[in-house]
Amino acid sequence: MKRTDYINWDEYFMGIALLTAMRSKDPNSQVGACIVSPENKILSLGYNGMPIGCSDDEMPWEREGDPLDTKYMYVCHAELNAILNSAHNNLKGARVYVTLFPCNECTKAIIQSGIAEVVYYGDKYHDSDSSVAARFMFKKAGVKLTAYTPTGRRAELEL
Ligand SMILES: O=c1ccn([C@H]2C[C@H](O)[C@@H](COP(=O)(O)O)O2)c(=O)[nH]1
Ligand SMILES: [Zn+2]
Repeated sequence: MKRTDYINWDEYFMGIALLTAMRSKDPNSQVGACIVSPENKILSLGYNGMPIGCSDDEMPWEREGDPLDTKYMYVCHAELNAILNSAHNNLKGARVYVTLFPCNECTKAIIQSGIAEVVYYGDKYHDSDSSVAARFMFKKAGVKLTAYTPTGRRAELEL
């Protein structure tokens, strides 16, 4: 008889997004994105990090100060990285699992790529202008928003 306590698709893909986020060097917010086809095949992954050639050790990770000395000018967001990493895949009708609700800039990229659903875990910037604009665009574009409901299942990995 088959096992019955296997993880479901949502746990699997959000779990992979959470694991992917662990690659981020951002000291404050580690974000992961996992793009999945309608057939539940993983099309791409991404996390927030500095652009290729911009050393993680030489770029700023500060949140405040002179804008040119903060991470915000430079860091490439998880969703954008996942979309750019999927250059050879058609993302029409895909779902993206993200550990943090997308900002307005990632929202534009998600919409333009044809992704049809965003499943998000955290939403800590819900009331920011960026999140308000993101929700406005998703609604206009007909992209489905689904808040991930944690199941409480814990995954332990010995690495
Ligand atoms: O859509 C998004 C929004 C943000 N991120 C990344 C960009 C930054 O590295 C962090 C946010 O840092 P805070 O210190 O929480 O302001 O998250 C992203 O990947 N995708
Ligand atoms: Zn973003």
